[in-house]
Amino acid sequence: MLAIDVKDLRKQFKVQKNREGLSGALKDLFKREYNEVRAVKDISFQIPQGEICGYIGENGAGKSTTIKMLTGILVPTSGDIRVNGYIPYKDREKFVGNIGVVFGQRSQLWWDIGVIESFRLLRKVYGVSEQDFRRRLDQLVERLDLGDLLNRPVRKLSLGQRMRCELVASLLHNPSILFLDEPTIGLDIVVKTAIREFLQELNREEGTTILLTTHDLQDIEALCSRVIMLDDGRIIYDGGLDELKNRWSRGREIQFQFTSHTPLAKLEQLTAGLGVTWKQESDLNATMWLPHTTNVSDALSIVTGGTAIRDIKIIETNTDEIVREIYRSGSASASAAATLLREEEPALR
Ligand SMILES: Nc1ncnc2c1ncn2[C@@H]1O[C@H](COP(=O)(O)OP(=O)(O)OP(=O)(O)O)[C@@H](O)[C@H]1O
Repeated sequence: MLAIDVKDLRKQFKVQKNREGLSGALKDLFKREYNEVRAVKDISFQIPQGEICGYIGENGAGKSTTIKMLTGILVPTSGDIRVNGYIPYKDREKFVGNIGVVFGQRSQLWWDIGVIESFRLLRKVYGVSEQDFRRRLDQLVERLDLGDLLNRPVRKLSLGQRMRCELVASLLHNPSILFLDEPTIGLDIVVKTAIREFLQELNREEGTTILLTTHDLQDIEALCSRVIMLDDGRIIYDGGLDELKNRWSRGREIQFQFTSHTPLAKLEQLTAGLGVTWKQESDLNATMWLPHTTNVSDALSIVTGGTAIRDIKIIETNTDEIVREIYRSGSASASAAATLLREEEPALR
């Protein structure tokens, strides 16, 4: 069964217009005017059970609005949503027992009481038996290393400690789908890594489906085999992360340091026919750019066979750069990728 099934989903907000000046404010009092903001524009996607899917896009792209509709907080303007077979905003009671939600910027824990008291309240909200609660809590506390935090009030926890508690809170009732909205925002690399490892383990061992929004693409690299990319309320890419990288990355750069002056003409002659381009940085340094179609080891063996080399460094385009370029162009289609390549190639020569 599909964990999430979304078809032609749309969300429009009505935003009040503010007219200028005192007379405008007076007019606003008597006759309000509204603008329509279309945050999510007829999107469709399906997520099978057990998948970890990244949901990414620039600020204002429509990610949180989608998550809010998927979790039943917002009612869609039009379109269909099924989460675990339920319509989130209609079947609230049955539905919430099977999902967990973490909003990185908001807490589901009570600020002034001990963490364990919040967990006990959530046990009652979700109707979890005392026995199941104890078993699950012990397991989660051990995995997320919460031991001595349980009796502290939430307001006295660091952000990293609170986020680990939020995860426990969202998983106490053993949901099959977990929605995470910016779960690693503001955390240091040690806590980020611990949370990523925990989520991987949860997915592997319990088959939990995870939909994750984040601005940290390392979360995506560490966790997601699939990524859905939004731009201005529309899906501009839905597929594998590797495919996205292959389609968009400019190829690889190899930086060479030679032991003696090696002229550009010699390098170009050596590698003629390989489709590579060269840029001379100094007498001893040059950079070779290889398209994906050229085998790295072929190119390397030709250059190392014909020159005297002191050092070599291979540089891949990183995901942040790739995604930034896609956001910039507003499209992840192959033709946009080709245009971008044509624009950027000369700079590498
Ligand atoms: N309650 C609301 N009323 C009016 N407009 C809204 C409301 N919520 C969101 N919007 C608008 O809808 C658009 C999408 O917002 P949304 O919060 O879903 O984006 P996002 O991708 O989650 O952004 P971010 O990464 O900044 O959290 C934005 O233009 C936003 O201003």
